[in-house]
Amino acid sequence: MKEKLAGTDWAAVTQELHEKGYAIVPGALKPLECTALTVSYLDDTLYRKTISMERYRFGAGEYKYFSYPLPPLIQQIRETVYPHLAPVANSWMNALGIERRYPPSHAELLKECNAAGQTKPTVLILQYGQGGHNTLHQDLYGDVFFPFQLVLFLSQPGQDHNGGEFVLVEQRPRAQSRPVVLRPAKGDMLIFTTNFRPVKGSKGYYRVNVKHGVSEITNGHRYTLGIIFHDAQ
Ligand SMILES: O=C(O)CCC(=O)C(=O)O
Ligand SMILES: [Fe+2]
Repeated sequence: MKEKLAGTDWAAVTQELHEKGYAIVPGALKPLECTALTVSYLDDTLYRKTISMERYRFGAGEYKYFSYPLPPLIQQIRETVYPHLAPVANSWMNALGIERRYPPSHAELLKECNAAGQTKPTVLILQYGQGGHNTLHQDLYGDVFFPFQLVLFLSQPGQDHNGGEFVLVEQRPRAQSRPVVLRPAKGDMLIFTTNFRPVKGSKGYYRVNVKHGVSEITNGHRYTLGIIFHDAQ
């Protein structure tokens, strides 16, 4: 994972984020790393809370929030990816005329979260079986939020499961919403907008709200690792 992230063309990723609000880093995790994470779903010493998605009407499936300290692989991804995204986040806030600026390191972002009373880890692992899905949502856990998050795909579509596409919906002002459907491979890392992104119009940039979700898993099992950079209240 480390070598893969160090070898990533972050300038190209930055350009894609500006153009589309999301980018895929193919093969960020090795198949064995995906398997180890999937197996660790059952190790309840790693998690602070288990959520049944049906119970909260979030969809169908289950997810678990990790406790601190995070497993080293996950901690490294959070720390390594964040500094590449903070400058993009800052230029977005600038384009939209919002004063908020994000610090250069993830440790400093967590200090800001803690000062606002957000101290619980938000990293989660999700598991869906046949009929599973995730309704459109945004992962905001308090006033402090970082405008990008990651999903690492731990299962292979067409092999481990069918269906279960990753869906982004862009809500444009005074226009109908625009869907984007993605089918990343096992090991891929998706970077996408958590809350809103700037889109250039004739009178400067305007704000487009982005939600994400997962379409129905028609058969098999689908696992994902969600890395959110801000902490929760
Ligand atoms: O399972 C997925 O692809 C989506 C997970 C998700 O909503 C998240 O990580 O925030
Ligand atoms: Fe989410």
